[in-house]
Parts: sequence; structure tokens; C-alpha cells
Amino acid sequence: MSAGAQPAVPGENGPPALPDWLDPLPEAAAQRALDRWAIEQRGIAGIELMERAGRGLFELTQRTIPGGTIAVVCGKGNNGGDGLVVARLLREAGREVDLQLLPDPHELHGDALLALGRLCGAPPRIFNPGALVEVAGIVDAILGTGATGAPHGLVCDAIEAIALAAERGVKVVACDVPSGVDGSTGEVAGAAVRADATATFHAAKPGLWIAPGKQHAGTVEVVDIGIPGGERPPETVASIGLIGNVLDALPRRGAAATKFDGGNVFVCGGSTGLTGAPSLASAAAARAGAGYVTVAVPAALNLVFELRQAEVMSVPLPDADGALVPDALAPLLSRLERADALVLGPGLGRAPATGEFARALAAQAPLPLLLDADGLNAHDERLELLAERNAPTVLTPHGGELARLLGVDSDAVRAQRLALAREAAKRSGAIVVLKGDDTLVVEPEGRVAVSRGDAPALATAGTGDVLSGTIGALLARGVEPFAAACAGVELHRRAGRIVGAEIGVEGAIAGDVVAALPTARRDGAVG
Ligand SMILES: NC(=O)C1=CN([C@@H]2O[C@H](COP(=O)(O)OP(=O)(O)OC[C@H]3O[C@@H](n4cnc5c(N)ncnc54)[C@H](O)[C@@H]3O)[C@@H](O)[C@H]2O)[C@@H](O)CC1
Ligand SMILES: [K+]
Repeated sequence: MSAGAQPAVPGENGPPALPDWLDPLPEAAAQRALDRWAIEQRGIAGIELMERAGRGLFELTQRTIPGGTIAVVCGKGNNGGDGLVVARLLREAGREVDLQLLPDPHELHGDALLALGRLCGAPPRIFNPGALVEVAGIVDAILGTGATGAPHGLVCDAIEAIALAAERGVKVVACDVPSGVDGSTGEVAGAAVRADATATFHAAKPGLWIAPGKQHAGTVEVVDIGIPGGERPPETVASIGLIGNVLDALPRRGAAATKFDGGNVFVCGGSTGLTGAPSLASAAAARAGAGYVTVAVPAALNLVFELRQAEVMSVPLPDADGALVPDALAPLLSRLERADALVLGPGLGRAPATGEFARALAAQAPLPLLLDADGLNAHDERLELLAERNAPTVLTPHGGELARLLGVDSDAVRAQRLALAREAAKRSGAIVVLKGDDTLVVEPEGRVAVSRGDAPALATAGTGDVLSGTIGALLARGVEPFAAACAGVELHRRAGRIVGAEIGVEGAIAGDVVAALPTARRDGAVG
């Protein structure tokens, strides 16, 4: 994270300030306000910021494209200004530069115009797409955080030409964000550059960590452009952050701890053919540190659970054909009086009566609730029901489940992950954990956490159940729900990375991830 990314003053009307275990990812408006504040209140000249940005971009370009001609393609805003700085620095370092400017030079203004004036060597030429396939590499300085909507006109043509060159093996380094990627959301509305590496200024932008933008960014390097820390005005405060050392913020078991301190988790689910899901969730809850774990399951299947896990208790409940029914509600609610958190949904099944049971339980359970799998499906297009709950709620959908909850196409979720997770959080009043390599944890009040991902061992059946149990255990431990969701995501990710490193990514199974949770918890640090 950049040196400048210290905590700032919380927004008075906006979401609460980010905790220190989230590294701020400023949205475009916050970054603009921060630049303006540094210039106007801290007396740092805009061209100075641009020079430092250009210097960082230059260093990354030298490393990514070590030889051959480099085309630098510049737009008309300050992103193009950074490109003009890098063109000069590359020439000063003896590199061959084909500088292409999309606007007419007289359209440049402000710092970009100053950067043009400092240029050395041949003046920029107009856009020449044919040349882009002949160079060793390209610096994309067309659009940055000032972009709005799908690229149009010559800008779109240039982005398409860069994309074509990249397909043919030309290396691409993006300035701040790959052009065509919305830096604030990761959305890609039209043509977009696919970079090998991105130099981003002051702090990474959310769109470099959120899909599909994440797939366009390549290696992300944060360049410190010298924006000072300390107290800053509310409009500069980021509401999105990258999950950092959240595990350090979790309570640890003291020497005198008893099982009653660890929290009591109930996992409700299971149906004929689907007993593995609640088993994995309950095992994960125990491995994530819960003091007590109980599964509440169809009576017909109870013996499976009695035999399977020595550490987990079971409560047999009324069922029909091996699936829970509304008659299970009253006995379960009475047992929940001693529970600290409920995980509802793993393996529950989709029988209509089971859905009815799940909705009634979610509505009436007076304790922190994590809803997953068929517990979510029971709320398809009925998210508003959850807003009536008076205890914290966490939802853990994957993209398809979120699409069904909202009644939209799953392509829409793929294209607008942040916007639709926010929509679901707003409608349900719940914390929404939208799973993926870029898992998003979205709070109805507006804070968003993004996972670093990169744990491909998790891409196998049952790991979602493991996440549910993990977050359930942290909720039961009394961890504040947004922190519990973020810490659960991070613990799960780290366990997945441990499994990938120790057993191998290919062929790792959900049970391996469960087994790695204590080590992930013990070792803590981000990696
Ligand atoms: N002083 C500052 O504010 C600093 C800004 N920096 C750079 O400046 C960038 C932001 O600069 P700007 O705010 O000037 O904006 P940009 O340079 O990102 O782009 C804005 C220009 O692109 C055009 N445009 C926007 N959306 C378009 C679309 N969909 N299709 C075609 N054209 C479109 C606009 O008309 C505008 O002229 C950052 O990303 C960063 O690279 C850095 O130099 C650091 C300091
Ligand atoms: K760019």
C-alpha cells in the first residue's frame, strides 16, 4: 500500500471510515478530491504529482518492456499528461519512443500542457494504429480516473488497436488504470485495454481488484506520488478497501479460556443426498475456533451426523422425505436460545416446504444469521423479507445465486459485481459476501472490502460451505459482523493458499481447506 494511504477523517454523511485492516482503494471522486487537496491545501504543484506518477510509470515500463521501441499513446486529460512525462523519461534513458497523441495538441490544458512543453525529441504524432503492432511495447495513457462510460470516437479506436497488438504479443503497460476499465467499479462497458502491468498512483483503484477490471490490469504496482498523510477532508475518504491484516484484529484464546468463550454455532441444513454440506460447514466452524458446534438436520438423516463427526453435536428435526419442513421451526427456535450464531442453508434442498421453513426461520431467528446456498435460494426475489430481521445478517452468494436473489441475468452480475452486490445489501439490509477470486464484502451502510484472492485451490465443491462455517464461527465469537465477514473471507483464502502450497492446487478438496484453517488463523499475516 502507498505511504499516503493512512486513515482519514470519516465521512459525516457517507459510510463510516475504513478500519485499519482495509487498505483504501479510492474511487475516482475520492482520488480527485485527494489530488485537489494535495495541490490546493498542501501546496504541491499538480505538475509535480504528474512528474512523480510519470517516474513510477517509467520504472515499471523499463522493467516490463526492457528493449525495443515503445509506443506511448496519450489521451487529452491528465492520464495523457502522465504519458507525456513517461515519453520524455524514456527518451532521456535512450529508449526509442513512438509518441502518439489522440487529441490535437492545442486541446491539451493544465498540467498535461505543461508536460507537453517539457517534452524532448520528436513532437508527438497523430494516432497511427498500424505502428502499434510493430513495437515491442505500448504505454496506455489514454483514459484514467476521469473516464466516463464506454470509450467513444478515436479513443475507442485506439483502445481496440492496443488490444489487437496485445493479442499479437506486444507488451502493454497501463497508466493508472487500463483504458476502458472503470477505475471505481471494475466495470468494462466497451473496448478495454488488457495490460501486462499497471502503474497506479497513490493507491490502487477498486477497478484493478474487482472483476472484470481485475483481469485487465495485469501486475499492479502502486506508485507513491507524495500525497501527504494526516487529517484529510471527508470527500477524500475511500469507502472501498483491500482486505489486509484483519486476522490480527480477531480475539485470541487466552490460557484460561473455556469452550464457553469460543461461541456456540448452529448449522441448519442437510437433505437426502446433501449431508456433506452441513458437515463441512460445521467442521469449518469448529476449525475456525468455535467453542461448540451443533448441526440441526432432518431426523431421517440424523444418524449420518452422529457417526460422521465426533466434535459436532446434532439436533434431529421434523422432516419429510429427508428435508426439513415448517414443523421443524418451533423445536429449533427453542434450541437456538443458547446459540450465538446460526448458519442456515448448506444442503438444505429446494423442496417448497423446506423453502417455507427457511424463510420463517430467517425471519424469526433472533441471533446473527449467515444465509448460504438453499437458504439464499429460498429468498430469490424476496430479499426485502430479510430487511425485517432485527439481528445481523450475512449473505454469501456466488454470482449465480446473487442473480437469482435479484431476479437478474447472471451475465449482469458478471458485468456489474460491485453495483449488484450493493443493490442486494441495500434491499436486504444484510452484509453481502459476493464470492469469487475478487470476493466482495458489501455493507448496507456503504463500506466495501475486496479480497486479494489468488487461492485457486478453493475452486472446488464444498469450499462455499467451509466459508459459511468459518464466518459463522466468527459471528458466534462476537466479532462485529462486517469484520467477521472480512476475516472469514481472509481466513478461508489463506487456508486455500496453504492447501495450494502444501498439497497442490489440482485435486485439493474442501476438507483440506477445513484442516488448514487453524494454521491460517495462527500465522495471520497477509500473503
Ligand atoms: N493532478 C492530478 O489530478 C493528477 C492526475 N493524474 C492522472 O490523471 C488522471 C485523471 O485525469 P483526468 O481527470 O484529466 O481524466 P483522464 O485523463 O482519465 O481522461 C479524461 C479525458 O478523457 C475524455 N473521456 C472521458 N471518458 C471518455 C470516454 N468514455 N470515451 C472517450 N473519451 C473520454 C474526457 O473528455 C477527458 O478529456 C489519473 O488517472 C492519473 O493518471 C496523475 O498525473 C497524478 C496527479
Ligand atoms: K490508462
